[in-house]
Amino acid sequence: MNSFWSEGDHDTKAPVKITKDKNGVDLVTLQNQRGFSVQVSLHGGQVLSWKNERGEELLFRSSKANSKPPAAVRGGIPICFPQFGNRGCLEQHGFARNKIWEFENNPPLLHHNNRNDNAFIDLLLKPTEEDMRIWPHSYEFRLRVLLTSDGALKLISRIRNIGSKEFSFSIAYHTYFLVSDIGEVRVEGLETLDYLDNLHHKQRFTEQGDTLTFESEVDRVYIGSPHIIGVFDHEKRRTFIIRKEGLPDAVVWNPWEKKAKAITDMGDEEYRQTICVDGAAVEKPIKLKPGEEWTGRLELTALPSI
Ligand SMILES: O=P(O)(O)OC[C@H]1O[C@@H](O)[C@H](O)[C@@H](O)[C@@H]1O
Repeated sequence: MNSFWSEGDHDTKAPVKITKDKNGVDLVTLQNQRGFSVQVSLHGGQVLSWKNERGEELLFRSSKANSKPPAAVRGGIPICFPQFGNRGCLEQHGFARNKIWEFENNPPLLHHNNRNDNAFIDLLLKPTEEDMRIWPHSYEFRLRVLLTSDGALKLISRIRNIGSKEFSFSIAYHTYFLVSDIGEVRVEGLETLDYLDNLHHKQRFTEQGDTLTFESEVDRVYIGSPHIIGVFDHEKRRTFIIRKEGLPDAVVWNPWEKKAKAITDMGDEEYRQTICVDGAAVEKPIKLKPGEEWTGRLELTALPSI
């Protein structure tokens, strides 16, 4: 179990701990020398926690979250694949978040350019025969979850078509940022973009404001968003920077009061503590011919702001 890690400096191997949750599912904790940590579950390949050097949690997780498979945990970063939302005939957000992933000891070489990346885990999802009946495509979904020495969290997905016919998929890293209060948050980088509004039958609108603030339910897919998006939490004096590659869209979601009350695994007032901003490929599903592989990268950084 200790051969997943470390590249670069072998003398400063990052601590990695594998434990089991109360349902017997493996939980991996990555830690860096500065004390940042990330927790990933094999259930859904879902990041459940990301903490800074002071041990402060950066991701929201509902007090009512149900961690019993197959339901995905309400919070952290569930992965929506191969479908986003109800845009297809599969279950909401696809099945990947409900599956038990495996560890992968020796994944195909993955190049990334930051030599300071020092703790990571490689996970793999492959379809079972039963899965093939629901979505009849042969694929390998490799996920690397990586904590850099600076405390950034990286998620690198590689999806390969190992079958004999083309397929297409959508994907989103459904990131629940933990915020002081939704009224104190603004999102920058989406201004002037077109978005598909899930609250208006997925109709297309154009963002008018200079910056995005929140006063009611929001459920949008921003199309062709920039590679960098900022989530500013004025009260906490914290800024999340989202960097993405291969993920042209950005989903923004907050259920607000009425919908939060209807969500059984979310507290009535908890909508105030989170904003979902997801690096995603939704508007134009990604097509993979036999033998082709797609890579998508998400990098999250949390910085103190003035
Ligand atoms: O409750 P779920 O399946 O995790 O989905 C939460 C929300 O996820 C968002 O991304 C969707 O746009 C919303 O429509 C949906 O309600």
